[in-house]
Amino acid sequence: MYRTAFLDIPPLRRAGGRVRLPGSKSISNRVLLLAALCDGVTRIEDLLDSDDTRVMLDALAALGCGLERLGPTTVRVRGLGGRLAAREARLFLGNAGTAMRPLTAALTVLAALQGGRFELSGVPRMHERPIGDLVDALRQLGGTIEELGQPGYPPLAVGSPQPTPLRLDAPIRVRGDVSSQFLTALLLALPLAAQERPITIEVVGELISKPYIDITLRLLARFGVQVQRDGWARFTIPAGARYATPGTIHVEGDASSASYFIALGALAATDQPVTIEGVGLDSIQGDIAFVDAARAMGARVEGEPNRLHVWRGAWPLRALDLDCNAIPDAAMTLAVMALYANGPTTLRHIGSWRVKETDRIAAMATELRQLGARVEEGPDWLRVHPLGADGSGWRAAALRTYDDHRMAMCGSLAAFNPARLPVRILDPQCVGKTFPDYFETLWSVVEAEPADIPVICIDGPTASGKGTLAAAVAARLGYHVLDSGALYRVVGLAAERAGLATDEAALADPAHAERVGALAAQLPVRFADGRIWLGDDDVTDAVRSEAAGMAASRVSALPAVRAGLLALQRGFRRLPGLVADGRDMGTVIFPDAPLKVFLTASAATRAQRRYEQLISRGETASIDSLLADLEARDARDRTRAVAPLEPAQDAQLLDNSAQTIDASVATVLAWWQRCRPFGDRDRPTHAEPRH
Ligand SMILES: Nc1ncnc2c1ncn2[C@@H]1O[C@H](COP(=O)(O)OP(=O)(O)O)[C@@H](O)[C@H]1O
Ligand SMILES: Nc1ccn([C@H]2C[C@H](O)[C@@H](COP(=O)(O)OP(=O)(O)O)O2)c(=O)n1
Repeated sequence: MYRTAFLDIPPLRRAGGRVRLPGSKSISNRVLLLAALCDGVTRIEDLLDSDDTRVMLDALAALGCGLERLGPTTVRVRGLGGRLAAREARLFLGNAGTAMRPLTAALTVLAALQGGRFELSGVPRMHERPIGDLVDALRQLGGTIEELGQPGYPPLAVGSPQPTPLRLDAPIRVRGDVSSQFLTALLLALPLAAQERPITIEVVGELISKPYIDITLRLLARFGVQVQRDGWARFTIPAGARYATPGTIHVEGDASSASYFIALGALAATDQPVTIEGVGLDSIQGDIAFVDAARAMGARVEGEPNRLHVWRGAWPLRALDLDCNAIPDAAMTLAVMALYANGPTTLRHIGSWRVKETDRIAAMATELRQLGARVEEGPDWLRVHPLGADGSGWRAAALRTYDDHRMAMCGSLAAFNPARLPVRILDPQCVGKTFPDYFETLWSVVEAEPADIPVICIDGPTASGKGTLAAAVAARLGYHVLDSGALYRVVGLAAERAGLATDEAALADPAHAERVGALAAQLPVRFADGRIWLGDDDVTDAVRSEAAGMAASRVSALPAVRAGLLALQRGFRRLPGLVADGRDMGTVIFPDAPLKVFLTASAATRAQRRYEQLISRGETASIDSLLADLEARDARDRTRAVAPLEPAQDAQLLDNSAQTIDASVATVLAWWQRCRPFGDRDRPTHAEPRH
């Protein structure tokens, strides 16, 4: 997951390949609660591992439920069997509506039956998301609920130490036209109170997002409770209802998350399809109906059980006028696809967007306008006018995400713009709510022109701080790192291990030099988790010695070695970008890099830094000999015939002799910001720290 302040997505060209979706958020949190309420042990497979499921798991643990993680996406839950194990708890539920609403209902009912008091709170946005209709329904029922902040909003305290009677004889009325989660919450909670008599729930107003209620009913059935449904207005839980574990339950891939990859296929899979594993056309999730909408816009979609294949069909996409009531979450993806359509697209009946993670109608309109689009909005609709298929009208934008995962994922789809502009996603870690590895998954199925993938080159003499600066800049941008010096060090080591001497006299023999060059061209080197591997050997420490540095400097003067490592180095230019450090990154390897830094410091400063570095590693060193070695290495690197150490003509010079590491990083990031086309709209919008 990217925890950077922003993530720049280079312009993308093609899509194709296979993705596996994380588990559905809606199913995961319902199944977790059902498993916690029922009798017996439930093994849940393919559970979503994200912010929203983590808060649910933490809450269930605080309630005394037995949880055992069997793997990142497998958990074993020992249910409470309808009996409260803890009579008091404070539950922090982040911004997870799928945890807040059902837990409020379940704990109100259990506390009324058995006695207990629970506080439920979340992030500030959670405290702006209405829950009053559910509170009203639970109060009708006789539940005790105190609003600790604003009336009608979390935080809430539910229950009281002593049991209180529930009124179950009259139908319980709940509004269904703001959020279907209120009804879901009652449907999940009331079987706990239906031992003796049936309980009826009546929906007031037209029920929205019906497919989500369908998921709830299907999952209730898996846990042994068959609810009778009379249209979408009346639901009856039969007398004697009792939750029972299904043993093992598997969570489907998230159909809402599938929408981004379906869109990707529709936008850019012209050759091989985008294949999505984890949901198929038989999915129980309502958002699978997004496939119909995508087809109507022109996508070619073929489905199998548990799998979808998507290609580009009509192009440009066809404009739509669609009632999106049944696919509120996935419909956001249509709003971005609309930028690539042949006319204005209108999404209707999306009033629920206003009470989601953010006001999604306002947010979507604002951000699509940033991209250059004309957007009209109403209380429950949005109209998006397309941008030019010839690239006209598109703007490079820094998109705000409002702590809303879907805004970030939708925004990424703008990177297919024909104007070949990059897109900046602010606060990309908000995808952690449902799809922590969204961007990594995106990279695995898209391609950019190599020239569009940014590279920042940091060249300079030994111990000037290149590696330190490169790593820090890359961490701030979410970019890959190429430590090219390490490759020359590995060549030196590999040569010696292969019995090829690396002293100057030996390397002066052209046949010998060719052999070292051939070895460089076939180098089985790998960088993984901060370690360097030569074949199956971890050589991280071996290549860091001063002797290995000297050997690297000697072999690096050989043209055959430099040629042998060229393709390997260029191969590091991968999405979303690269920071490369060495001697010739800007002059030879990436001459088209948009930012080149030539980093220097006085020889004395560098010798002192190297000395401190060695001493801190517990090695012995003398400043005088380090200074002599360093000057000899500089001289050789500067004077060699091929790719000598020198600043590229367009390099920015940075002497950090008197600069701290942080100051060097800030300087380079400021230079980078100036090379980027985004302006300064780069502050994340949520002020409070994330949990
Ligand atoms: N601007 C700086 N100020 C002080 N020390 C620095 C600075 N940059 C790097 N260093 C220190 O100098 C040492 C050498 O840095 P390193 O990044 O390994 O250099 P290089 O990759 O150029 O050989 C490290 O111990 C690092 O912490
Ligand atoms: N792009 C590069 C990187 C390193 N080299 C050579 C020259 C250097 O003396 C050695 C070792 O490089 P490295 O960056 O690891 O050395 P320092 O950490 O700066 O001491 O490799 C090169 O020729 N071209």
